[in-house]
Amino acid sequence: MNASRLFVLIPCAGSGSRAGGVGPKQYQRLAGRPMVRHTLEAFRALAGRFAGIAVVVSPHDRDISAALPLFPAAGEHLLQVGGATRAASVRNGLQALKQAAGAGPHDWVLVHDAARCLVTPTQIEALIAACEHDAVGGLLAQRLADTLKTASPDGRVAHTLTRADKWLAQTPQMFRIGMLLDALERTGDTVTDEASAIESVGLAPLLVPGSAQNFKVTYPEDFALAEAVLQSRRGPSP
Ligand SMILES: Nc1ccn([C@@H]2O[C@H](COP(=O)(O)OP(=O)(O)OP(=O)(O)O)[C@@H](O)[C@H]2O)c(=O)n1
Ligand SMILES: C[C@](O)(CO)[C@H](O)COP(=O)(O)O
Repeated sequence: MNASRLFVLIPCAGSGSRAGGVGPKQYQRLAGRPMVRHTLEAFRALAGRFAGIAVVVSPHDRDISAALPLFPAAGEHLLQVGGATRAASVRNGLQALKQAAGAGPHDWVLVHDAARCLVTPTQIEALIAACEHDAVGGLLAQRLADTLKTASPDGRVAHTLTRADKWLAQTPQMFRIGMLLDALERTGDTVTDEASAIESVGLAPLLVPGSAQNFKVTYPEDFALAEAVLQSRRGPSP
């Protein structure tokens, strides 16, 4: 049997309603480039590892060609099949990836949010190394640095939870394409990440330590933080 291949799927079909701003957040500029270009470049830096890199956009998207002028290059795919939820965009994207790139059920896919534009090639490599011989697959995730509370309806603290066993789920999340598609078809739009779909069929994804810098740009204040991190990675000007 052929060795399993690795594919990348970047859901990029959200509207960014919590971020405010004009247009979807993944096209807003950070450190001189649209956000999704930073995201794509982290995977392009490892292009030799991947059999294909796909970006899922809305069928109504009018911004992607300006944001990624040289996309799709060889081995890259633009999938205009985004849905009403992230789960639908990933599900539709995986189906389209099978058609467009001949991805098979035993191949792996790394699903990564366009809005997590600070992911690094080193973090992606760490996830692959941890998961490629695992029976289930896994995700980058981060331990909690803060004390965790539950709230009552009146806005007061109900309980303080033990945080030692809690993790924040990040992306990429890496699973076999067939297993993930089956799980997502069962869960429909109820899940907010791939790991939840896999968990719902009784499997336990591997938690692979990520980085606090791999945060999802979600709220207006996240843009300045993302910009600062990206600028700091460029180093001092000559
Ligand atoms: N229908 C959707 C919704 C989200 N996404 C993508 O999934 C990632 C994570 O979603 P999130 O940060 O929640 O983005 P939005 O849905 O755009 O944000 P909001 O919930 O604030 O509207 C983003 O890269 C987003 O573009 C997608 O492909 N299709
Ligand atoms: C996939 C994800 O980024 C993991 O934390 C997150 O669940 C996306 O959630 P959202 O509801 O699309 O913000």
